[in-house]
Formats: sequence, structure tokens, C-alpha cells
Amino acid sequence: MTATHRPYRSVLYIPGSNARAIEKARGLKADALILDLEDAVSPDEKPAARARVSAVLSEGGFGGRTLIVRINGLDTEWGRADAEAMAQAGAEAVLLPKVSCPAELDALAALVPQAALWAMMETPAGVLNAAAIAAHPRLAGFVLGTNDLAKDLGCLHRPDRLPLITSLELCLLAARAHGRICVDGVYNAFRDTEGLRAEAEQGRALGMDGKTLIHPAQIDVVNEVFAPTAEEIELARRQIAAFEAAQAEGKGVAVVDGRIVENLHVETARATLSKADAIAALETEFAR
Ligand SMILES: CC(C)(COP(=O)(O)OP(=O)(O)OC[C@H]1O[C@@H](n2cnc3c(N)ncnc32)[C@H](O)[C@@H]1OP(=O)(O)O)[C@@H](O)C(=O)NCCC(=O)NCCSC(=O)C[C@H](O)C(=O)O
Ligand SMILES: [Mg+2]
Repeated sequence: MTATHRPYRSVLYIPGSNARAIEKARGLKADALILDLEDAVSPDEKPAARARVSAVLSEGGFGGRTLIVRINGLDTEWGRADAEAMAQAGAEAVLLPKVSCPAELDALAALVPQAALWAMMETPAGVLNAAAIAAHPRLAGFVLGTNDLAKDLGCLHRPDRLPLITSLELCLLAARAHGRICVDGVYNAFRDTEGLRAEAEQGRALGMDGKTLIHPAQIDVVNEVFAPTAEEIELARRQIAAFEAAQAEGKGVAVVDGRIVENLHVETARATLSKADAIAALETEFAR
């Protein structure tokens, strides 16, 4: 699976300092894992966490899950050593926090020549430069950092996320304009399943590929919310079949359930089926 065809419904942060959580993650049904060296790791623990994450990457054992390492910013005392260690360990993907302009990705790209780059979108400057950041040739995707963003904006954490909507949309627009993945921010109240579901549904409605998570209890809900439903899959199949039948009769438009189906709808239908297939393939790997 290529980076853009992998599912990113559930993207779980794991503190790089927490050996038990890392071990547990090998059996969790998260589509992707972020091994964190930044905010989840205290300054005292950072060198040991870096060494642990390097060792964990060499050991493997994570099946088809995408492994992303969030390093410290390159303007911190740890960032450069993190990046060099991840290059040495052959990390497949590296996530840079608080990206504010593409030049920061250039600096990272030079340090990790083998890795796909991911950018945390979590500062006002970063959001305003989202299009230029998304255009970076090595970028795989955005991860929204809604806690840092709320801090810098000075906005309230509201269930409807109204103060963040413009930023979420700007990042999505930029990501989609350049064919990048866009993963929503975390829901902090990790034992509040209904609150998580509501926020995940909002993210899916906006167009996010998935949601970042902080606790295993959050995985099942977002896997469900960000997967095509059985009804969506069945509708997609009928739309494709009806459009192909219409085309065979020389028509450019079909009608399904009283709604028109044109080639653009068929593109969406095919994307739905391909996402469902990618999820099924990954879930087969989870079951091994
Ligand atoms: C939030 C937690 C501190 C809660 O931890 P804990 O009290 O240990 O939870 P539980 O006892 O319920 O844990 C049950 C078992 O699950 C394992 N566990 C817990 N969390 C994880 C995890 N993230 N990944 C894998 N496994 C996990 C425990 O080890 C228990 O296992 P077992 O003993 O075998 O039963 C904790 O969940 C936590 O630290 N979460 C991650 C926090 C984090 O990564 N924060 C930084 C990322 S969010 C961020 O930075 C936001 C962004 O930048 C922004 O700006 O918005
Ligand atoms: Mg942050």
C-alpha cells in the first residue's frame, strides 16, 4: 500500500518513554502509530526515549500499521539528534512539530533522506502557510495539533470547535490541493466515548482522513466513524453499476435513488470502495 492508500482512521500517540505502551501497541487495531519524543516525554527522559524508539524501529513487529516518529523541533536541544537517530534507524516517517513554513521541512528532509515527512499543523503561522507547507515534495500529510493551536489562538475548547473551524478547513484545503493526508487533532477527555464520537463525526464530515488518539480506548470508535458504512459501500457499487449501464447506452448520466450520478460521483464511489478494500486488507493483517 502506498502512503496515500493506507487507512489513517486511527492514529495513536504513544510516549516514546513508555515501554509497556509501546509493547501493547503491537496488538492494537490502530491504523497508524506515532512514537512520540516531543510533548509526551519529559526533558529528563528524552535521550532514553530516543534510544528506545530507535531500538523499537529495528525490532519491528507492528504488522501493517504505519509507524511515524514525532521528533522534537529542530530549534530545540533534542531535535537534531532525534532526526539523526531516526535516519540511522531507518524510520519510514518522521513528524515535525509546530511547522510554520516549508523551510523547516527542507531542514528535516536533509537530515532524514529516507523518510516520508509529516507536519504538525498547530501554530497560527503554520496554518496561514498551510498551502506552501502542503506543497513540499517530501510531505505525506498533516497532523492537526488542536491543543497547541487553541493555546496560541487563546480560544476556548468548545464541543462544536467553532473557534478552530477556520484553521481545520485551511489545513484540509491545503492538504487536498496537494493530495496529502490530513488527520484531525486529539480529543483530550479520553474516557468520554460519546464526546469523542461526536468530534470524530465532525472531523469526518469536514473531510479528515482520521483522528489522532491518546488512549487505546479511543480506537474502536474512530475506526468505525472513519470507515465507509455498509450502506455507503452498497450505494457506491450501485452508482458504479448504474453509471456503467448508462454509458453503455451512450448516456453520461444515471439516476440512483432519485439522484443523478455523473462521472464525478463515480470517482467518489470508486474512492469509497478502494478505502473499504484498504481497511479490509489492514484488518486482515491485524488478525494475524
Ligand atoms: C493519558 C494516559 C496518561 C493514561 O494512561 P493510563 O492511566 O496508564 O491509562 P490506562 O491505565 O487506562 O491504560 C490502560 C492500558 O493501556 C495502555 N496505554 C495507555 N495509553 C496508551 C497509549 N497511548 N498507547 C498504547 N498503550 C497505552 C497502558 O499502558 C495500559 O496497558 P496495560 O497495563 O497493559 O493494561 C496515557 O494514555 C498516555 O500517556 N497517553 C498518551 C499521551 C500522549 O501521547 N500525549 C502527547 C500526544 S497528544 C499531543 O501532543 C497533542 C498535540 O501536539 C496538540 O498540540 O494538540
Ligand atoms: Mg502540540
